[in-house]
Amino acid sequence: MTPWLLSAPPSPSLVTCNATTAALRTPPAPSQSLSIPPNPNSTPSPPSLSLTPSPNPTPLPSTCALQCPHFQSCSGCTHEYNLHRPIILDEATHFFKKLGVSDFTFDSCRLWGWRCRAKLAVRGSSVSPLIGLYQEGTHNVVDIPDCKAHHPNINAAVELLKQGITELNVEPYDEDKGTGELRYVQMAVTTYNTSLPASERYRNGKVQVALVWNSRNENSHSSENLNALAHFLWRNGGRSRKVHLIHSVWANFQTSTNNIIFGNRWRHLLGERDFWEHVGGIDISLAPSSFGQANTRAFDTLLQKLHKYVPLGASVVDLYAGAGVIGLSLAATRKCRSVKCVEINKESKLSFEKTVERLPDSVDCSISWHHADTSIEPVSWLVGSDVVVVDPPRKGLDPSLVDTLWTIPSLDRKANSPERPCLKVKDEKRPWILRAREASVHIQSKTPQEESQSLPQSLIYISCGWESFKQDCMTLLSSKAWHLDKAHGFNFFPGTQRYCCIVCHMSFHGHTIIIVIWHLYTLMIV
Ligand SMILES: C[S@@+](CC[C@H](N)C(=O)[O-])C[C@H]1O[C@@H](n2cnc3c(N)ncnc32)[C@H](O)[C@@H]1O
Repeated sequence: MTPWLLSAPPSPSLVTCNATTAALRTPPAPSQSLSIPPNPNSTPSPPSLSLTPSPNPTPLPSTCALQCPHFQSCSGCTHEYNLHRPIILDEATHFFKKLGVSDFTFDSCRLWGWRCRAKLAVRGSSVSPLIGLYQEGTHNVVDIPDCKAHHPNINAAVELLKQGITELNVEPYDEDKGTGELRYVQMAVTTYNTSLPASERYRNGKVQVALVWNSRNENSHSSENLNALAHFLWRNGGRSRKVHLIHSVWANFQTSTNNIIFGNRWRHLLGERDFWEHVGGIDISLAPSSFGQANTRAFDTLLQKLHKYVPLGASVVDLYAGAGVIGLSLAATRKCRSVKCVEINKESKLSFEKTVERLPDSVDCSISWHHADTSIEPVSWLVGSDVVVVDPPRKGLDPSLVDTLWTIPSLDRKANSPERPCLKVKDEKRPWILRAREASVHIQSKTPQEESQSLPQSLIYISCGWESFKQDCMTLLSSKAWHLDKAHGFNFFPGTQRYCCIVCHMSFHGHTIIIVIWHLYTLMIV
């Protein structure tokens, strides 16, 4: 598996791109490129682009250009112009229109400096280290010190890291020989600092640095160099410095010769152990080993939109939940009765627990996190919830989950027949299913809850893989039980082919009017 690495340094600029539908139909030619002067003192506001006609349309700037010196050589970005308008936007608009959604909206979000989480390869030599992404189709690392997609402080931390490598004679990894010390670095920015005015928090983000070290553990002979490098970063960018850049330093140990970036062993070395961010109305904790969204601001915008599609007091199951950010944000903002999160990566558990600890006292919800594979007996996760949220990896939903969602109408009919054969979750005997269903974390609500055997009435599908989403969506629609109701796109990865997160919402009223069940399901893409 080739590691997915991305990055590029931003000079934040204040740019707003608003367009009417008509303006969007006539994209400007690249030669009309608009120069966007960097304005380091401004806080970039998310450019927004609405596909619904605006009463006071602002003229569309000729183009929002990347202006990155690494564009040709780096594989991170594939588009140099019209960052506010990814090339699949037309296709998406057309796709949704054909399916009856004519009011598809698209939020172009922050166009530069949006990446708050980057995994970068470290190669070259201690005298001349290269920190960046692989060149397309190769394992040659392209140094990208001025990446325009990166939060500016990621670039600053990379610069500091290079100084440390050179000063301390740290050997970058040599893939062919399997030698060297530093293989990769993950940089994650937290913009959570309540001591600063909200408008200053983003640009003053602090960087959590995770050094992927080529040794089995911290007892190896090279760990002296690892500690020296960590202390270098902390001494020059840590809390006591005038410019506080580094949040913390972690080590991950990896000796495998495959392309997997991280090994299983993590060590906190310096700085704050806990990494907090604020999105979707809650404080969230993210360990370096846990999945975290790269575009913090776009994720927050998406969550605000998503909240509107979840009824107050609903029971929610969050599949492919990571550290449960979506589910917990709903628990707090939609006063959910219950929230069940299902995630295959056990490393996310700790972050989930910490986030739960910081939920407001007013949250009265039965909350659980399960270390389990969604694809095994998916129906057992769906039973008892009104809303199912799915946020799968780029490859889309597991086929077994698609099958189950496809057959929900018949399952629900059976659930309402006297035999109720499929949904007797309580009678399950198979140990592996029972084990998976056991919650790794469970917080009881203060108010006693009745156990429900209902099936989800709503599906919210968040997607970062357009091709797999289209396929899943068409399969679900082919069941004739689902109707596409709403779609919203978010520019999560400006400059790349990937552009959004998609959320789908289905409603189910099978008991009452089975005959019109086709029209009772609603698929929303937020
Ligand atoms: C796109 S991430 C979404 C994470 C989370 N919703 C968030 O916003 O932070 C997809 C997640 O699905 C998890 N995953 C992948 N396959 C899975 C499976 N079969 N069952 C459960 N989780 C899975 C991954 O570990 C990853 O955390």
